[in-house]
Amino acid sequence: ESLTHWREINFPVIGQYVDYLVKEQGVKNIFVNGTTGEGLSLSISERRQVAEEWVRQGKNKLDQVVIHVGALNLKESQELAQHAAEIGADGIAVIAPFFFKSQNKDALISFLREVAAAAPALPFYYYHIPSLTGVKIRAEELLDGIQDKIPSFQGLKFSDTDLLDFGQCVDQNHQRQFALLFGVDEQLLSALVLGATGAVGSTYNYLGKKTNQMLEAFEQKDLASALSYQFRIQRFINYVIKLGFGVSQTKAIMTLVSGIPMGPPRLPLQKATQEFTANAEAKLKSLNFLSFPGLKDGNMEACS
Ligand SMILES: CC(=O)N[C@@H]([C@@H](O)[C@H](O)[C@H](O)CO)[C@@H](O)CC(=O)C(=O)O
Repeated sequence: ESLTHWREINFPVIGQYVDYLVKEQGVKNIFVNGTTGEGLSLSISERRQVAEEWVRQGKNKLDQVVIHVGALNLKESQELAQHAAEIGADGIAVIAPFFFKSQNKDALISFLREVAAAAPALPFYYYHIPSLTGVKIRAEELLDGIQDKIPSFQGLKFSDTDLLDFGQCVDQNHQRQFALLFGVDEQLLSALVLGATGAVGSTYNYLGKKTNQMLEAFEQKDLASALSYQFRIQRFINYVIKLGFGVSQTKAIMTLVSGIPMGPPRLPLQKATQEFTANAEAKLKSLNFLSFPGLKDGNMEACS
């Protein structure tokens, strides 16, 4: 495949994938056009079409479809927010702009407020992912008083390993009015102990049922079992991280496990190597992660 090839989006795959996630992975909440879905590598028109297809296919099958509408310019972000409302999405999420970066909390909130105002009836989530945006404003600071500025504020998608920051978000959420969704899959159990209300992550696309087992054990206060599930998940993630793990590799694993072709990533990302996929497959097999016993659904979102 040539490096300049611009792969078109394979829309029929979305319907197939909805069924797969619900039936095979026990995942009923979807976070669309985020990191895993390469939302920032799509044109605005493509982002609109992808969102429409997820909402259309998810109707009566999924509990929630949340659309990431963050962009480098406010106008496009507002357009996408408005569009999400028009098509009947269940919520919107926004990352911090990452070329010209907000220098402080107030500047960032001003940007987020303008986006939220374009779809005032939709629950609004701030997508905190400092490793990719480079915006390191702490989430606990941002949360403080945010509802006065953004009335539709619903919560955080917290994709960072700073558990002090996350814990302090939970601590100030006294009335439990916000959803605090954790996004570092290998640390989910620690975040649950601190009070995470849900999880959003890339590995739930193929380890959804395994993670549901951990959630169930945690709910039943069986910490020893929960820990054993978390360690098994960690063994896989730790292994692939050492091989070089990112969105491209996630796509290869999603294809491998689901049998649904996810296609290669877009430039500047490059396709995972066959060697990576073979090694990942062997590891999944050795951990017995390629079989799916029937289990209940959990409060998790896969990212697409
Ligand atoms: C940086 C990154 O991609 N983080 C992932 C995690 O699920 C991550 O892949 C996983 O914890 C393995 O490290 C998610 O937080 C991203 C995500 O939710 C998304 O696709 O928007």
